[in-house]
Amino acid sequence: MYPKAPNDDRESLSTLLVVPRSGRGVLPRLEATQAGRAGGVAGCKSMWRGLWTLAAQAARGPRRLCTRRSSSALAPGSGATIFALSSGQGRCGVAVIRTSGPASGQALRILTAPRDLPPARHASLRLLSDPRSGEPLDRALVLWFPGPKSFTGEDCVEFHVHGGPAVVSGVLQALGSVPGLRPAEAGEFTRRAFAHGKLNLTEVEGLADLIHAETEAQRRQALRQLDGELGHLCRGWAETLTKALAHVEAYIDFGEDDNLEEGVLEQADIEVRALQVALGAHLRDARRGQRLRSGAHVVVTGPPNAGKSSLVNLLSRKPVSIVSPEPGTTRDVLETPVDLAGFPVLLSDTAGLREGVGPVEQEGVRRARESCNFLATVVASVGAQSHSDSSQRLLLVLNKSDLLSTEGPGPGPDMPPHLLLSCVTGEGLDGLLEALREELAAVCGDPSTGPPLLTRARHQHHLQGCLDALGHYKQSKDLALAAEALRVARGHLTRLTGGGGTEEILDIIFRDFCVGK
Ligand SMILES: Nc1nc2c(c(=O)[nH]1)N(C=O)[C@@H](CNc1ccc(C(=O)N[C@@H](CCC(=O)O)C(=O)O)cc1)CN2
Repeated sequence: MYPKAPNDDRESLSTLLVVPRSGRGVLPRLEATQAGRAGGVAGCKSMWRGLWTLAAQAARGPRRLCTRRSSSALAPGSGATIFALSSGQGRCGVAVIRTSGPASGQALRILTAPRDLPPARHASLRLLSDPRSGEPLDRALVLWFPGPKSFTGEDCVEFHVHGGPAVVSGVLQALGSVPGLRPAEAGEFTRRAFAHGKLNLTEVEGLADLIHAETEAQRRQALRQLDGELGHLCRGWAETLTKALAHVEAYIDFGEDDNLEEGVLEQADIEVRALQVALGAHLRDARRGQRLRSGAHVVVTGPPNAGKSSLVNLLSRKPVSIVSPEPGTTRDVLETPVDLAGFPVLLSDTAGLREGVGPVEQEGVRRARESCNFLATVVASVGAQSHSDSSQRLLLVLNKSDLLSTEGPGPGPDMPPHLLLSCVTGEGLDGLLEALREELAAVCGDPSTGPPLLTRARHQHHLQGCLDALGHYKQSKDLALAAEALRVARGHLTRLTGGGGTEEILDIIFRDFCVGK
């Protein structure tokens, strides 16, 4: 609908540039807000860290909380039963403390003595006491999940306790005193779920993304991946390759045999070709899923007094920039993280004109100025824009539309597609947000529709590796080499979902998790 911007500089344009940005966490992290909300307790974080250390000490001697992970799927001491506060730090109504491992049932019995284990997977109200002193700690809901029907696949217990720091620390210390229990490391519950086959690697990544999701679009994408869509796709592709490989191997082994059906190799070729097309389509889209994780960059530029700062303030719903009728009020680039129509965006207000706006937009601005010179012309340039990512998209916005009734008629019929906006009355804002949503979906992908996106460079690497190997298959004159190429191709798909030789990847992925997850 909107023209793409060729690389050309011009003056008199206000632009919104939507570009991907590297790094995570466009919006301020929620932890900060929660800590702040917890009554502004000074040193709140250190208080919780202190509780944690106490629990660790109760588990027989202090431990390092951030130990380097071993390179196996399970962390060191994986036979142990782990426990952690899973509901996040800070005072809250209800806190969830959970355990995973063989001593979970015993821990529950000890803390709820003299009661027996409650019925599996049902919430039961129990008095929790410290086993060392008999001191009551809390009246809490407890849940008993005998393995393998649990999140981790092991015996698990959840204590839903009152969320006061003294209750939480009391229960953590009590658990630390139970033989066989130790505090969990970051991501250790999920790591166990992975090790016991409850989640594959793409699902683990989806879970990590879901915990970090700050906008609706990020949440949708993460949930789809956690639900296994990408993993399912890869498994289907791997099965196709297994079939193709079976055909080729059958031909190698029994090629001389008259009973072997004619055309098995042709069948393998057809399957490989279809797979090449599917992989190619996904690879072409690959960056969108990654951009959605890291966020886009919207840059507002334009001539002096076009209302750039007003627009930034309107979009961010807070006074980021100083607004003044005097031209040139904004002297530096001001950046603010915003949730724009569900997409994570870093919004920049710039002092001057932005370079790289093309002749189509310039012509639009010229015509707009000719037909109604009282409107402030803003070209909203929306699109992917990094050094290697040239698809920049633009939105032409005519600001100050509140002057239309008093100052004269609007732009003529030969104006290119544009949006009218008044930053003063807010009129046209919904239309602009919808247009931005469309453009951002083009840049970051729309996780509500279409096939699952590749959300990490790791996915792209393996799909490209698979595609390259399929290229070798096609070129192989020798059937043994062709079969080997298919095995390599399948290996990439297997590793994508976490099969075989992904230990070093696990370390990287689980670093993203917090304790208790
Ligand atoms: N209280 C609580 N809420 C939570 C979690 C949790 O662990 N505890 N979750 C934790 O992340 C998420 C939910 N995810 C979960 C995933 C699987 C199982 C589970 O018990 N799975 C069993 C049984 C499945 C079934 O009954 O259908 C299994 O897979 O065998 C539990 C929670 C979000 N909410």
